[in-house]
Amino acid sequence: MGPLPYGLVEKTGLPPGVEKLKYENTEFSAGRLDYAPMQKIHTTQPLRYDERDRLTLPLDPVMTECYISGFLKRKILSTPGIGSRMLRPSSTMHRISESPGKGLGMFATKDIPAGELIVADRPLLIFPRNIATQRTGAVPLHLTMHEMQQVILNDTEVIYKASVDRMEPDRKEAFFKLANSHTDDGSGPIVGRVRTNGFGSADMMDLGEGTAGQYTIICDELSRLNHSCSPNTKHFWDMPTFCMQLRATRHIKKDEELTTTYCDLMESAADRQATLDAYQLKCDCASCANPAISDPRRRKCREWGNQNDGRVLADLDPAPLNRLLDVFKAYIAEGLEETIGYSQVVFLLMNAYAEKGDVQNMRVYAKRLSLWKHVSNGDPVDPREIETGFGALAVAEMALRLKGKLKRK
Ligand SMILES: C[S@@+](CC[C@H](N)C(=O)[O-])C[C@H]1O[C@@H](n2cnc3c(N)ncnc32)[C@H](O)[C@@H]1O
Repeated sequence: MGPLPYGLVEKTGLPPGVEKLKYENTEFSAGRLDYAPMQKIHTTQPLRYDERDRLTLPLDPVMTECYISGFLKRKILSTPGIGSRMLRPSSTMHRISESPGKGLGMFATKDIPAGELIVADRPLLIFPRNIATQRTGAVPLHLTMHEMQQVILNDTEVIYKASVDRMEPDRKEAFFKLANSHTDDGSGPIVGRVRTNGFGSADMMDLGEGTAGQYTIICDELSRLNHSCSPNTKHFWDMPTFCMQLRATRHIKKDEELTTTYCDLMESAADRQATLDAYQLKCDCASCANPAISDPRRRKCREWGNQNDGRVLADLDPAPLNRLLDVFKAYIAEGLEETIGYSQVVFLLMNAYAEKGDVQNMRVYAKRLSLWKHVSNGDPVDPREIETGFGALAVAEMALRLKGKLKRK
């Protein structure tokens, strides 16, 4: 079908002869779980049940309206601790206010240390990223690709609306206040907002379904995060609390804008801008303003990333310290602390220093690695991991012993 249209599209609406989708949502008991794996249902989450399958009152009375598969509903409700209390930051870390030329944005209200929780947001809505047409046999065969896309946009609006109609009034109002950068391409008011504001997550996925199995998560506050090619935050989906958590990837100063990325950070400035066109935004970050300096640095990071693509940390080949430091500097200069490639360079630097017997520097990178892990999955930073360099301390002690600088115990 190709990517959905964006920008000014001349012919929108349903093509001549195609009627509006007739769609009826049948309501079932909320406790029902016996759906076929790929049957899609409108459901309110996360609702917890006791051992006798009776609904227990939610700890946080904030709910997400979802249109998801039977498979995903079962996955959600079988997650240990589902419906756990939502995390709160230690104090208010952000405000939402005007960001010149970008609409609203999120800003730090105080200095935020790297790793700190900024906000945990229970989503307004969760929807499949792509909705297959529900008109079995009813779409005229003569439709062009563009007309077929318009049918899909219209049908998706009808199906998403069935979930939006179930929202609590304050949640619905919050949703319709979100930005919409898809006003002229045939997207309806709901689809446009979903396309503008949705986040993906590897945990919200129908297994074995490829891209057709992806979902998009629409939050309230996190939707105000503007894009930067050097983002200072990272978000991840925490299933037990059913929230998107946002943490700082580096130290953030009071009043600095909080940013995320809408594109592949490893690409060149021109390729990133091609992706950002769909959001109707022209990026003016420092890297986009200076591609002659930034592109070669990102290429260095990308080549490093490609070489290690898909490999777990323990399987990485060691590299000379000078090369590692050179690549590390490129990651820092480009503000790419959220990427997997950054964690790999940091891991190898920690080990390289251990091999030299340089425990102090080993711990510097062990701290960076544990922060990266914390920001990526919320697990607390264990001081022993930093102390022992995730096990690299033994190598460092051996190196020092060989150098005669450490006495055998
Ligand atoms: C998810 S919303 C972000 C919040 C939005 N600014 C608001 O007012 O609600 C995405 C939209 O914000 C705007 N935007 C985000 N990042 C931007 C940037 N770096 N420069 C200009 N506009 C940006 C674009 O209009 C984009 O479609």
